[in-house]
Amino acid sequence: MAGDDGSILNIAGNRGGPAFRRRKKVCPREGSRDVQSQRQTQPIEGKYQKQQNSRSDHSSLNSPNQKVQIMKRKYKSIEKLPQCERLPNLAPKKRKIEEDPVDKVKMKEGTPVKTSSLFKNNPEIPEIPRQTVKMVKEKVFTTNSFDELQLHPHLVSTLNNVLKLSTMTSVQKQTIPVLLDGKDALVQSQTGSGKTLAYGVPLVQSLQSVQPKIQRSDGPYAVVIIPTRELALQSFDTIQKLIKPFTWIVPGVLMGGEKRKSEKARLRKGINILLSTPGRLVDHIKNTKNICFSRVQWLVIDEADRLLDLGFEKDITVILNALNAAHEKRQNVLLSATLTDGVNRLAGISLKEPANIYITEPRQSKPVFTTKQMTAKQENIKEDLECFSIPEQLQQFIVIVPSKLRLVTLSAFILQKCKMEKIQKMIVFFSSCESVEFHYTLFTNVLTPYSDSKELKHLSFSACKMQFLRLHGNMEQEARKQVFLEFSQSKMGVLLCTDVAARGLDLPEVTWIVQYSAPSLLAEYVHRVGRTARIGSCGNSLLFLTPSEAEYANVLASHQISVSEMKMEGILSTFLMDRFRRKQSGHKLEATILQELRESATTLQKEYENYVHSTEETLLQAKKALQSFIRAYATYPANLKCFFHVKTLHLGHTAKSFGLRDAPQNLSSTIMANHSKKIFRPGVKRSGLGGRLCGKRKMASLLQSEYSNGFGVNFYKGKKKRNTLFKKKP
Ligand SMILES: Nc1ncnc2c1ncn2[C@@H]1O[C@H](COP(=O)(O)OP(=O)(O)OP(=O)(O)O)[C@@H](O)[C@H]1O
Repeated sequence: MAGDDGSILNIAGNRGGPAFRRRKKVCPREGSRDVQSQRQTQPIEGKYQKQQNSRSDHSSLNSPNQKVQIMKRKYKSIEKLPQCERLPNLAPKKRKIEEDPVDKVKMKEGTPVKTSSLFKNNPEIPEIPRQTVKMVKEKVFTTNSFDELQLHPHLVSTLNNVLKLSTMTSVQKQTIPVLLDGKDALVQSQTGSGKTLAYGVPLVQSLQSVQPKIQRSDGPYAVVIIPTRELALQSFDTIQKLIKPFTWIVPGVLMGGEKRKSEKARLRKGINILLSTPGRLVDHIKNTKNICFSRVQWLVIDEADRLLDLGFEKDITVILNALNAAHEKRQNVLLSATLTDGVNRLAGISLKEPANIYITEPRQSKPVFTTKQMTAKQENIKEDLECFSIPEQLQQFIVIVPSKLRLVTLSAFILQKCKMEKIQKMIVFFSSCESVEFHYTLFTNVLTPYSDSKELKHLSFSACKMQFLRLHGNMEQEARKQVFLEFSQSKMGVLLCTDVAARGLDLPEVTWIVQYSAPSLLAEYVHRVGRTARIGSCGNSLLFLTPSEAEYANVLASHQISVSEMKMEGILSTFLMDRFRRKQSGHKLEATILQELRESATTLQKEYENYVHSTEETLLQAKKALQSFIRAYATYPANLKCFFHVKTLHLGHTAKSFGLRDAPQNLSSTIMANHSKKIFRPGVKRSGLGGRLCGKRKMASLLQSEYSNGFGVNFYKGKKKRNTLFKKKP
């Protein structure tokens, strides 16, 4: 396999020479200790040992020598390549991973399990120069109260007494008067700055004053388009509270995942403020006779950047056309945390002489690139040098972790924050639904019991149970709703999710955002970290990068996003917290401490591997998660491929981070076969299609509706090739 133990593995390892020499100074007998530590930890394997075995992808060969020769030949051709992280043998083969017969052959009872060392043959962790970055600033709060506006007294008392708000945020102070004046507006303000009320307050103020009074049967007076179901529910909740004193106005929400029939019935009865995800609204426009827009006075397009990233431009066009056909005169508002070309173009077609409300200070300094290597890469990313406003009170970190160590490092981080520092609420972002499911199963079955086990008895972990939740687009709507509510209301816990939770969701008191996979767009980074440090409170974020991705930190800096580096060893030291604390006063980690740390990390990794290999089902789940991870990795946009290229992934090392002892056979061929297909990533433009978002239908079956809005895979089947309004301007 493309792993790293035994003679086979040293072939790959030779390429990383200096790094390992340097590391060996810290722990002189690394190799021998590793073997020893594996022997020492052998007994714990009994826990999941239903089918333990000696696993090698070349078990069909006659002798070990033969295997080595074959592997040497195989590696010869790629030996000259610079990185030691590489996908071996990507020649397409047609077999699916589920049918891998080798796994079955290898399952022999009682043979000791041989796995590669976690700490050997990893690529060097590069130094990231600390850059001084001047963050884009945005003042969140003002001292102005809602009483200063000419609002209905009941509306003011609802704001003060029900929502417990007295002063306005900056975006509210600037937007509400403009909208009360009847103007259109394009509003840009950072995440968690109170944009929902910035349009909600003037909307309710305006509708409550309509004479004669609005009647339910009049149908919609306001249409609010929102990208995701959770966000639709959240905004609906806010509007419902605001509208409470004005009982004659009826708000309602339409979204994917709900029964169409009952929605039709509600539409027939009448909804005056209609909040909807775009796909579902288009569905009703086309199929529901009794939806009438002739009285619509307001159109709000919330999270406009997200709507475009998800490829909803065609749906928005359909909605705009339907509204214009029924009644042209209305007030339009477009809100976004980031201002992209797409958002400006959407503003161009949906707003009339709008007031531009930008809360973020304009960019002040030029992009910073320091390392030599950046010169070439700079070329690739210069097209997209917009700056983002990130809450000042958000502390951002990166950690550089070799692929093999990702899983244990993430686990150590979760243990550190959620077991040792008690009240912590964390969101961990993964790149696919399968990855979320896999890690959820793994953590609930291994990490939770492990954190309470005698293995970690010496640690001063708190008695509280770690609670894991998961949220992704493959879940049923009802389950999604429940998880959203549960996590919103809980004081602590870890939510594992895809980007379905990245934007707009107001999940209170989140203390840590972990990006286990880097986002494909910088705007996505901003939205993910925007789930913490909301509305003036503090928060932290951590981005995992592998050594080959490390220079992505410079890209963040060039967009005035300031990150500090956290050391992997520091995170792993969680495993020895008590002992480590005592030694902390010294200048260096002593070799013995470092060795203990490695042994503890190896123990946990083995627990994971034993669990993964305990049944066919868990093994398959891990393989699917690995496969979907690599597929998602293959879809980074061209301008980021210099940091995230699928060919720089070492399959064996990456497999290890999914608890797999070996790289699954035929996985690479399956991936490469699929790689040639178009895969959707939000906001990623593909060549040959006029720069528009594409591949959505294929993505639906490949990444399985990670960003689904409730229509499921079949929804896209009948759709024709899209035309788009937002063709890239020459
Ligand atoms: N004037 C205010 N004072 C204090 N808190 C407020 C105020 N206005 C809104 N909030 C609270 O701030 C939080 C974030 O608001 P909201 O979700 O509208 O932000 P947002 O700008 O839309 O964020 P995102 O861009 O991430 O969607 C909510 O919990 C809301 O109750």
